[in-house]
Amino acid sequence: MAFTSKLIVRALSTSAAHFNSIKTVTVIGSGLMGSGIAQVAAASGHKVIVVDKTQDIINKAESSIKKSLERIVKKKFPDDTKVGKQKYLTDVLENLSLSTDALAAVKSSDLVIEAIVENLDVKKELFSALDKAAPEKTLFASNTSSIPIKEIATATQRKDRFGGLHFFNPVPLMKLLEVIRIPETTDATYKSLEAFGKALGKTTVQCKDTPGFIVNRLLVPYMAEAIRLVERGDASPRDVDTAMKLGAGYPMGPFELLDYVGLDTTKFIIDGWSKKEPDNPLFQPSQMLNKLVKENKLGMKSGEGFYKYDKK
Ligand SMILES: CCCCCCCC(=O)CC(=O)SCCNC(=O)CCNC(=O)[C@H](O)C(C)(C)COP(=O)(O)OP(=O)(O)OC[C@H]1O[C@@H](n2cnc3c(N)ncnc32)[C@H](O)[C@@H]1OP(=O)(O)O
Ligand SMILES: NC(=O)C1=CN([C@@H]2O[C@H](COP(=O)(O)OP(=O)(O)OC[C@H]3O[C@@H](n4cnc5c(N)ncnc54)[C@H](O)[C@@H]3O)[C@@H](O)[C@H]2O)C=CC1
Repeated sequence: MAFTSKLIVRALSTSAAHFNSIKTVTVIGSGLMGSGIAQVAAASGHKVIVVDKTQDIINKAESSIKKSLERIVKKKFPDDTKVGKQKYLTDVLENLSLSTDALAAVKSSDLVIEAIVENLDVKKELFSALDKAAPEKTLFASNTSSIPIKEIATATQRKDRFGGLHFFNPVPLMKLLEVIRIPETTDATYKSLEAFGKALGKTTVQCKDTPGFIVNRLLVPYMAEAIRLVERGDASPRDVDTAMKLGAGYPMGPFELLDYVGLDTTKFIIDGWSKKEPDNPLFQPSQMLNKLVKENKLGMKSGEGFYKYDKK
């Protein structure tokens, strides 16, 4: 009897330990999304390690986080002295550390958020290695835009502690977070991920592990249709953008948004979905997109996509 109740107490304390207990976070991938996620997690008081493949990439991420923080302090402390602004910056940056060693970084983390390239094999390889290195209590989440969470989770032995945390670009400004559960995700894990999202100041919505979740399931066909319209020669990217901003009230036109999210990521998504549903006319690969990606015109991040950008 005593043995059974000890077991029950242990089971309860394990799930309670998972609920709302996220204080330390490792973010893997320090590109557009990873740097934004790391920034908002650090700004909301979490201790964050952000990891990428090389020191050079990590240094670039650090400087883009600093730039974004500078824009935020301007708004947050409009009348404040330099001292208040400096303290905010110092506090956030103190919560952030940088690393190129993912396996060491996850050892002290309550939560690992993966934000690397949108490729199932690469994500699985990473999670398989992390699964062996991370403590048992550590929750895993992917920020994938389009890959089923259940397929990524197969690389681990912790499907019960696995979910999706889908952020939006730019992470410091976009208020939504989609929290995804797979059948194996426990309630404690789900609640913990949701509570983490709220602690970041995001509004969370729940969605099953369905292709594109909510936002991308609607957004990707819209963006792809905009490209098809231009491919047919019916209108220019500039006019489509003007039309959707002034005629439909969108903050960015589809081509501005495509350049903003990255044409390589968009291509990965469309190619992946068209492979799964080759007859779905909404997911047909685009020659125009393929050509731009082949030429390394990936959008704002490479200096050119549908439009040209000044490299800063
Ligand atoms: C085929 C499809 C493939 C999908 C691919 C996968 C994608 C996904 O999985 C999910 C996604 O993320 S989808 C993309 C979602 N994002 C959007 O739709 C963004 C749309 N754009 C906007 O909301 C605004 O233009 C936006 C909020 C960006 C900027 O606002 P404004 O237009 O008013 O422009 P600004 O005047 O430049 O900015 C307003 C204030 O915000 C500050 N700011 C901008 N960027 C910042 C950043 N990164 N960090 C910190 N602060 C920032 C800016 O300084 C400005 O401040 P104030 O001047 O003080 O007002
Ligand atoms: N771009 C967007 O607007 C959004 C993208 N996403 C998703 O977020 C993920 C990342 O996308 P982005 O940040 O746009 O890509 P990105 O290309 O800007 O950054 C990816 C980063 O991951 C790094 N990386 C790749 N393999 C790695 C590994 N094994 N270990 C450590 N780092 C590695 C790369 O060096 C790069 O810095 C993708 O799954 C994408 O679908 C989700 C929401 C919005």
